[in-house]
Amino acid sequence: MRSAAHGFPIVLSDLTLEYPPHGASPAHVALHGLSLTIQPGEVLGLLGSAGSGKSTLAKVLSGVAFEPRAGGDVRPVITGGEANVLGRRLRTLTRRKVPEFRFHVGYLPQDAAATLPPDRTVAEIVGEPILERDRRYNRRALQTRVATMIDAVRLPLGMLDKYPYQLSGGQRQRVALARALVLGPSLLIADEPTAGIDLTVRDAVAQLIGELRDREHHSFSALIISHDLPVLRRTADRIAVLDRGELAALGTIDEVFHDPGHPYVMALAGALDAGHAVIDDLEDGPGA
Ligand SMILES: Nc1ncnc2c1ncn2[C@@H]1O[C@H](COP(=O)(O)OP(=O)(O)OP(=O)(O)O)[C@@H](O)[C@H]1O
Repeated sequence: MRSAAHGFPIVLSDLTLEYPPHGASPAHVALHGLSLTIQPGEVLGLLGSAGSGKSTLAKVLSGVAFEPRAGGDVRPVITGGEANVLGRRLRTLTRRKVPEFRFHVGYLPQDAAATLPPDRTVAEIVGEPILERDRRYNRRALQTRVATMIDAVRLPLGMLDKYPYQLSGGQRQRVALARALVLGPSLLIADEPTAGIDLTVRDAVAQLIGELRDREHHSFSALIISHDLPVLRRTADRIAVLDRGELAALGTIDEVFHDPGHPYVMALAGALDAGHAVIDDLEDGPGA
């Protein structure tokens, strides 16, 4: 895929995302006027109150919002501004181009662990994106690649023949992460990658993301939605904070929390001072 002339993996200019009206529900603006740039090689952490638009942004930037709809699924649409991802203007992304675009963006959805296909083995699940891209991919090379990814997310190779129901939630989450990374994407968009994972494994996931960034220099970037501060400290160069669909703060973790101007960021900083490492207990923001 051609990279952006400016080289930035993600450029958002005054981006507004909206869910169209459906059934009795009116249209809903989930994100309003967001401008943000992710630098080549940068990992940006994204925090925010519940319903502030984090997952909506992830769905659009990963391209899943542009895939054919399943059932009554309502997808967000870009109603203002522009999002440029890996050199593609998403407003002009045609349906035919979506699969190719998605091969370059690893996406770990929020509910990834709970939605693994129940009738496939771990090896099949992790290897599927490779076969979707190339049905005739060499089977031995496929096995090796899948095993390497399983190892990278610190799962034993004995898991390869297991089915999702035989795994714990944390193991399933790591299978989903291995799948998101199996094509060696230049951009990872991960929605709560360490949710439901115990502390030691959380460390390993943070380490893996950090390693990818360091090893690939300027060719691997990521947007990591997380409320887990130790994970963000290890992986994120900067963080962005959303509140009610708008950008509330942007900077390094220290910059953002040292001088919080926005009430929601102040509340987060207060939670940190009170010793909370995982700051998702402010879901509705202050005063809600
Ligand atoms: N399918 C949908 N149709 C209409 N509105 C939606 C839909 N999905 C989400 N929304 C609304 O869009 C807003 C943003 O939702 P989103 O899931 O992006 O928030 P979030 O920041 O990821 O929240 P959380 O931290 O709880 O996951 C919310 O007000 C939500 O109710």
